[in-house]
Amino acid sequence: MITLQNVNKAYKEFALKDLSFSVKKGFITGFIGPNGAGKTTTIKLMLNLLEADSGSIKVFGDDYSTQMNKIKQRIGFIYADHHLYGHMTIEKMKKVIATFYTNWDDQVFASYMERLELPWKRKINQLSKGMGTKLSIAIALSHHADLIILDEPTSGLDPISRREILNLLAEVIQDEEKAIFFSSHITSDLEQIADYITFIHDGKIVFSDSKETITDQHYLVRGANELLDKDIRTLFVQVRETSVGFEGLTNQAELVKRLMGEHVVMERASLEDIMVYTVGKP
Ligand SMILES: Nc1ncnc2c1ncn2[C@@H]1O[C@H](COP(=O)(O)OP(=O)(O)OP(=O)(O)O)[C@@H](O)[C@H]1O
Repeated sequence: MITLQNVNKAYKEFALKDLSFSVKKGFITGFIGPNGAGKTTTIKLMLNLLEADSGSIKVFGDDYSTQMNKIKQRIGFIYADHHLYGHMTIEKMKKVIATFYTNWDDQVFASYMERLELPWKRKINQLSKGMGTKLSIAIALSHHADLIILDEPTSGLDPISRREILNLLAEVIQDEEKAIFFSSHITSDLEQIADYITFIHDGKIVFSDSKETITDQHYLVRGANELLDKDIRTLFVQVRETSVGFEGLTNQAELVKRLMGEHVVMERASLEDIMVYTVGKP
């Protein structure tokens, strides 16, 4: 659906370096990374809201440079900039946005309005944060887009609304014809519904793989400090040592099991563990 190859983008004090990954049809890909890792910048590049310094971004096999309109029609994304429409009611805003999309579907939009309990007559700048997010999602899903890109769709939402949004996304992906890419800090959300995970840290992709592969490879390992010689340390992404022993994250679970299985305790790492240990502040 979308493939980035060796994409670079530099700001004065930050750079995305050599990003390569793809978002697959029929699946939900979660995009995780700490604050300032480059998630929003990557998403802006994917939406052609920013131009890369080098590298290639292909969407549905096409380039923005020649097929901009065709591509944009097939992408649904969160409308982050509500300010433009702040003075309008949802009803009015819908009319404006509907004109952008040849496949806009009033019925689908109305059904999301009802399901998400959004008020047609309320002005955009009078919506709560949660309502604004839900409205963005309703818009993103109402023009039969094939690729849905969401930047932090669940942040700032209460647990009930978050679950509502996750269930909605899980339903949308059922038909296997679409792809969803969404960034989040809330790793438990991604653990729940993502099929693939792309992890970015300091402008670089740490990994981009299926959730099963990632959770099969990553284990938390606990044992006595004496076990940690120079070679063993290379098996760990990061190790935290205390007077009572060490805890480390490995991304080579099989090898660790084979070499030290009898002497250590191993448990599957959560996405949060993986993120915290990889960033280096366990
Ligand atoms: N227009 C810009 N000019 C210069 N630097 C920028 C610009 N936009 C973002 N940055 C910098 O790029 C880095 C990455 O920002 P980005 O918003 O992509 O991170 P993020 O992973 O989405 O973070 P968060 O989770 O906090 O939203 C940050 O250091 C930010 O200050």
